[in-house]
Amino acid sequence: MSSAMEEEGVSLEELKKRMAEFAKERDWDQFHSPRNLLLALVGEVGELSEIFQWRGEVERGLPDWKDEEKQHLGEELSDVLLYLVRLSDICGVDLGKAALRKMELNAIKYPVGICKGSSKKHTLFHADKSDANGDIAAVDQGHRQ
Ligand SMILES: Nc1ccn([C@H]2C[C@H](O)[C@@H](COP(=O)(O)OP(=O)(O)OP(=O)(O)O)O2)c(=O)n1
Repeated sequence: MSSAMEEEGVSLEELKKRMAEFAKERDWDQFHSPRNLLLALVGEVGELSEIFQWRGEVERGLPDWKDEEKQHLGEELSDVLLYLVRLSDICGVDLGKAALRKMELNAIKYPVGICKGSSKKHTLFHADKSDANGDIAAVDQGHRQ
């Protein structure tokens, strides 16, 4: 197995394989049930959140953070990713394909012409295609979900 530092652009497929090997070697398949993996994932999201907790808003790129802090952040982000990849695998979901499909759905739900420059949820948009400026004609109709 090559070192993580040597690899660039690792695929979800590769991470999936490595997580499967990691679990098999340790006889951990018995513990990697969907529910256990989901709880582990949520726990890691909590650890990730702790890094940002009480810091207020932070600048993009985290210019004021120490190297150790950024490394720690990378570790927690990785734990979340790895459990997500493993959970998807154990549930029989092709995460890459599912994510690409979801992005297509997102693009349909949030057309550039309607939502550019706005962070409103799609349920709040009321598209007015006759708007000559192409501006957002967002009518706040309240949440209808
Ligand atoms: N049953 C397990 C336990 C761990 N891991 C892997 C996936 C995660 O990337 C990492 C999680 O390990 P820990 O539970 O030790 O959590 P942390 O690495 O966050 O350590 P700590 O909780 O001490 O900060 O190890 C796994 O696949 N299956």
